[in-house]
Amino acid sequence: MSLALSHLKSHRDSGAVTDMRAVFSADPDRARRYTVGLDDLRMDFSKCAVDDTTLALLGDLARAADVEAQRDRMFAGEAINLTEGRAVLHTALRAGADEDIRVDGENVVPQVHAVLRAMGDFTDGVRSGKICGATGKAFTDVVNIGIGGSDLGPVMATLALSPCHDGPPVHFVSNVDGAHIADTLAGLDPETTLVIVASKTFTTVETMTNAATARQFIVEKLGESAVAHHFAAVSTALDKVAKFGLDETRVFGFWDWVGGRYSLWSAIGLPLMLAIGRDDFTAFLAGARTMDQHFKTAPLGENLPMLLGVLGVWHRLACQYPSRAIIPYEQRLSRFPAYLQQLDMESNGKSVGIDGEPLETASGPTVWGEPGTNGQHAFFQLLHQGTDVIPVEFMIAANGHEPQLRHQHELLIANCLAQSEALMRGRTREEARSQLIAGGVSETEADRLAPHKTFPGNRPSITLVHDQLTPYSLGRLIALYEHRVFVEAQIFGINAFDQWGVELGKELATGLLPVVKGESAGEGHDASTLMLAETIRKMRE
Ligand SMILES: O=P(O)(O)OC[C@H]1O[C@H](O)[C@H](O)[C@@H](O)[C@@H]1O
Repeated sequence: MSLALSHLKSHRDSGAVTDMRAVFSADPDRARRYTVGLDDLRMDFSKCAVDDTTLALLGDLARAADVEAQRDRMFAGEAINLTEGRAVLHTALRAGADEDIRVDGENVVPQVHAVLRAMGDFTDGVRSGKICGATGKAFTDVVNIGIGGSDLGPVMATLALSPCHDGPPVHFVSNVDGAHIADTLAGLDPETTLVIVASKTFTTVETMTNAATARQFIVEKLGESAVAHHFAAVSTALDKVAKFGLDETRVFGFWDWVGGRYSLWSAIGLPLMLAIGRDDFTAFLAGARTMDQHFKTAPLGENLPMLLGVLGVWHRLACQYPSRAIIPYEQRLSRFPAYLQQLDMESNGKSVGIDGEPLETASGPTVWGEPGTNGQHAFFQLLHQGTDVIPVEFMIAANGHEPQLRHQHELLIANCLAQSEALMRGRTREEARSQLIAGGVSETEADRLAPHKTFPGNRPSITLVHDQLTPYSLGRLIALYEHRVFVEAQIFGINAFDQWGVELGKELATGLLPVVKGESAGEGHDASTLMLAETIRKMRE
């Protein structure tokens, strides 16, 4: 364990804040001092059990992990993804056209903007009806077929920005479960359906299988020649796409220096662009670019991703909390927690350090969540009174998109603020008892019930507030979380940009398919797996 981390741990064990109510009373300026901002975005972390010493020690930890230098290496296009020998340049996808970012000596920004222009032209064509189906009818629906990074980002952002939709409805199919594509295609007409096959590698079995099903859907009604009209593809593996038989104007590339879970800004964002239009997509990129600039230049104590990262590390390494909850008070961000699960857990769910040695400390926490207020009526019981402490990250916009429902938005805001206050304040047993007595309950009954109505409090949360959910603010929010994951990874000492942990299951599934089909006895597989396969096979006879 590094010296900086052991200092942080001893501070947690002996010197850190334990009574949040007391620190708020002692320092009337606490909320202001522990809030940082960027444009209209505010991050209030004053309800975390930290003080100036904690922040100084977290700064030491970040410096000891060389986070700022690593950040600069990432932005400069160095091959910091060491296990795959690749640069990590999702930031180049939202760079201004005049920037110069080099990979192996070549400026990648012109290629990025060329693809953005091609996407924009295609989007304009589809939305205007100039680009149409094989029978000359305009597209009324878009189906994006992809999974993981080729699905979660576009799904999340398309839903988040529904007030900006002025293009055709976009549907998303990811699961290899035939139910997903069957239900999606059920209401659609092949003549007016555009299918995007999105896969970085163009080998992912779910996507290739669903693409074949969609192809059949088109070909059955319109014939083989319709494929070129009704399909587009997004990939880094242009050679593999070529086999699909598409016109090159329908193929949008990206590059191996874009990780799947960081690819929403690339051509993987095509379904989003089709839904919201190229201008709003440009604003979305601009929001991320603003966060990039901030992350690159703001001093550590004012830098949102740095602070969000070190607070995450504080909760994980010093406080040893196993998970964190992401609770957007914004129904349209309902897929944001799922998106962050891939971004965060696929990046930082590692137990081997960058040097190949087992980690001595924990790495990324479990990330989960649901929108508020829904979560309040489900799992918040555990957040308030459960035996585990789970830090919460709340998100709320000052303004909704339904001015006619002002009161509902005010209720939403009040609930968001109330939950973080309740987690922090708690309710002592004495307060619970007095309230019961004031409500007319006998003293004996109050004594019996008070423990159940007591809240421990001192449960940490961070609240992110912004003006409104727009393409710009969504881009900024996502980039904040991308960089936070980066900061944490540097301190954990891991490579955030590979994902070898998803491979073994894929390999075994390939081997088990013939067993499921009854074509192989499945030598080498364990008895439990074989028995399950056999049981299922019999049920299918
Ligand atoms: O875009 P694709 O190559 O089809 O990959 C889709 C997903 O598959 C893999 O399992 C990876 O774990 C993800 O990082 C990736 O986003």
